[in-house]
Amino acid sequence: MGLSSSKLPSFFRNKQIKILMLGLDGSGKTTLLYKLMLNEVVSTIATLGYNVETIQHKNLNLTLWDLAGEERIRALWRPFYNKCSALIFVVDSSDRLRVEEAAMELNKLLKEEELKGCSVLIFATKQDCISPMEIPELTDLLGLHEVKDRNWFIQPTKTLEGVGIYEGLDWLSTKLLESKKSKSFKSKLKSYKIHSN
Ligand SMILES: Nc1nc2c(ncn2[C@@H]2O[C@H](COP(=O)(O)OP(=O)(O)OP(=O)(O)O)[C@@H](O)[C@H]2O)c(=O)[nH]1
Ligand SMILES: [Mg+2]
Repeated sequence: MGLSSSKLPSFFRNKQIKILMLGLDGSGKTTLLYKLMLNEVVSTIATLGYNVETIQHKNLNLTLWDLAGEERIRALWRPFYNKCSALIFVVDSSDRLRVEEAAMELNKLLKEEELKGCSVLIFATKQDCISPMEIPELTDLLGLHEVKDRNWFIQPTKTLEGVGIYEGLDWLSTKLLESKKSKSFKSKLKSYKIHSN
């Protein structure tokens, strides 16, 4: 189903696309990263710094930066925002007590100048747990209906079983391709205008 690499715009071949994976501690970022990378459920401990891995999806080289979510470490996220093309925000669907905190963090990220224009994929993990929050409820609680300045998509996942992960990545890859094609078109148009003046 994927695009063959010869059909990709030239600047996409071999290009590393930086994607940040953010969310509260324990939401499931590292589990998701290694499920994608190795197709295995690894046993995790709380991340202290970050993990970074590159995967290929739809012929795109996606470099995934999984940053530690613990509260005192969240202040250190900002230096990673530079040249970020998209965000993956991970929220634990089984944790009603912390969904407000997750919404606050997501809201802060959406106000960051360096992240303006980044599409946001929200992975609602732990859908296999007992009575998880469903997607319409999570969409409300995270305030997603108010997000009008970028593309966003919320994808339910059962990471341990590998359910939902690739559907989310498919959406993100499509948005990355659309945004790069439109940037390339705008820059070609600009250079055409300069040369024709
Ligand atoms: N049942 C269930 N457990 C999950 C799922 N995803 C992750 N977990 C578990 O949640 C726990 C925390 O996962 P991590 O991936 O370490 O969380 P994290 O977001 O990287 O946490 P920090 O590194 O502290 O920021 C682990 O015990 C995982 O096995 C899921 O979809 N379902
Ligand atoms: Mg982690």
